[in-house]
Amino acid sequence: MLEVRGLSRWFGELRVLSTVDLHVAAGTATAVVGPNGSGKTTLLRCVAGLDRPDEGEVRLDGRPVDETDPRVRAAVAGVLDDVDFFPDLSVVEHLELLAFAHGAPDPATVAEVLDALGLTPARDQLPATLSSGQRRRLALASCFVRPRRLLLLDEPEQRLDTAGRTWLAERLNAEKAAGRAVLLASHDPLLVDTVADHTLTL
Ligand SMILES: Nc1ncnc2c1ncn2[C@@H]1O[C@H](COP(=O)(O)OP(=O)(O)OP(=O)(O)O)[C@@H](O)[C@H]1O
Repeated sequence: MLEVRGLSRWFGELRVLSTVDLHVAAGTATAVVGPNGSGKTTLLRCVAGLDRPDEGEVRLDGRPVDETDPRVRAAVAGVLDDVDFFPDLSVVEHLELLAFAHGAPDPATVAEVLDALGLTPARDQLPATLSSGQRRRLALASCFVRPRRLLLLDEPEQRLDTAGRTWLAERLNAEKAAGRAVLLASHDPLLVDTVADHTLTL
């Protein structure tokens, strides 16, 4: 499904990524691991089309990834940077808006995801009133209320408590079982062990 070939990225004199090759098939997960500053976020941003590699290519279903392509936007769900929320929309309104925007306005799915992420008690709160872990949960929830074939997650375990991390591992394995592909960057060896079929070390 996802193919990365010979991807390199420089920032000035600093070569962050050097001819990276990567393949993520449907129903599998690949974890990108490595120390702080090794290029994990840069790689995921290039895959998402948010940054351009200096060399190499990223293909989804055989076509070059272009973030503005509606097929790419429909297929790829992700949490990459710190997510900006609309200040005046509640938790449930965010998820309903996102589901609606992607043509999947199913209240049962929104309710199920809220419940699974423990956000039901906070469903009517505005983002500014959420804890950092709840904001992270809302960002993750955004991926699961919309259609998706590839999940791109940059350190999805960040700020999650133990129960949240357990949920995340189970959810990602369920995504794989449903035939979806997962590319995640992570510093959590347990999450990587539980979910990843392949590991790329930068
Ligand atoms: N826009 C940019 N301009 C200049 N340098 C950058 C830019 N983005 C990233 N870098 C540099 O590229 C390197 C890789 O950064 P990146 O964020 O990809 O690392 P990472 O592996 O995700 O790190 P972490 O584990 O800390 O999240 C770092 O040295 C960083 O300073």
